[in-house]
Amino acid sequence: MNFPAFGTRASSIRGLLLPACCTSQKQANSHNHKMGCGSSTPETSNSPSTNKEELSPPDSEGAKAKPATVTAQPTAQPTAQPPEAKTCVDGASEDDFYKDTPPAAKAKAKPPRNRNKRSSVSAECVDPVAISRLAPPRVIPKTDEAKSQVEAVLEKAMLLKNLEPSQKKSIVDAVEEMTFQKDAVIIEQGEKDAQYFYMLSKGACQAIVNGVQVVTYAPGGTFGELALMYNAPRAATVKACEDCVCFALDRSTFQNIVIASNKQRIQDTEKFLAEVPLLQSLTSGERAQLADAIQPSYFKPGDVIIKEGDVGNVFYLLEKGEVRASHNDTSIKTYVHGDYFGELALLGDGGLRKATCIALGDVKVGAVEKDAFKRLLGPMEEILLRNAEHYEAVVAQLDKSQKS
Ligand SMILES: Nc1ncnc2c1ncn2[C@@H]1O[C@@H]2COP(=O)(O)O[C@H]2[C@H]1O
Repeated sequence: MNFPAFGTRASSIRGLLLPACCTSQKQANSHNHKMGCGSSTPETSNSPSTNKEELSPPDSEGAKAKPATVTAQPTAQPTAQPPEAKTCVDGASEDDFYKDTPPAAKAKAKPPRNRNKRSSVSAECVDPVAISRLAPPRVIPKTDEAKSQVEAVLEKAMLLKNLEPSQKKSIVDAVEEMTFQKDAVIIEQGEKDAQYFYMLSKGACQAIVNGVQVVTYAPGGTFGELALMYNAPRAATVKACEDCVCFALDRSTFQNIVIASNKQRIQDTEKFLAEVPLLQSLTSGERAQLADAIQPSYFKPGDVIIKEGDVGNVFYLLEKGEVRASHNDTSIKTYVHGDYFGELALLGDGGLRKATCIALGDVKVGAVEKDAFKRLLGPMEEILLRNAEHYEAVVAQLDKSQKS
């Protein structure tokens, strides 16, 4: 099986790989789920090997199942708001998520290093520029209520929620509602020529790889991105556990909007990182890796980004706006574009936040999780510690003057 690579360079897909709401293999195990929506068997370990034989579509239960009837409805039916999406299980990593992915897809989908850590993902994916833009944007007429339903799902979907409003509007226009009955096979592992990316609006589905259930999706969950990103066969079977309603996004809109926007995000982030004084010593390759690991995060005036005393797991680079750090309600410092904060808890053993950081206006930060911070900014530790000493001296001075 070939995974054609269209990208000119390994481009980031980290943001594309984790669904907004999923239960991981870990949770599936702990819940003792069974194959086939509702039955239960202990799951066996299904570690992929690099054997080429295994690259062909597997002979799984999911793959054998007949596709169920799919009713595509051009206009969404008025229904109640979808229930809250479950978030990804704590501690579940991309390694967990793609544990049972066929090796070829997995090789494309994540790097072989740091197997026990949640790591950023680099792979060559479809180049949206190479995709025909001649086709007019797809518009499937919808009622206002149907549009609101799609918007509600978009807000929950990790992969889509950071898109620009105009891009979200194009998605709302382009999606079509599809209903699937319980046990219907929405996606079949090994299937070629994938046409849709799916957002689950109602019901529940599960992904099955080589006969092993790997993920359960709740409303807000998304699936079907891999085949569209890599022009590859479907890497898993996705089956409805109950009657489901999905919003299906066609291949070319997905590729033009979602992949293009992700690429753009990475380029913008790399440009920003090049302006950060702390990172001047990084090579462009190291900056690209960091850009890959950064997630944009937005805050409104007055939002508490970091709270003193909390356990800290995220490091922030300030891209837009200003942030005030305070200790015991006394202001210590104002951060501006290119500054960083949140490093102390990640450097120390205790891991507790030593100050509160509040957004002074509309703020955009690049958030780097602890693992990626250690991995990618480890070499900066000396500089960070040096700066931290100065910072701690200010805090100590403040404590002293507050006591006296
Ligand atoms: N462990 C997994 N390996 C591969 N795909 C998975 C896995 N878990 C969930 N999926 C989803 O199942 C989808 C099947 O179609 P795709 O390969 O296009 O994209 C896949 C992912 O969205």
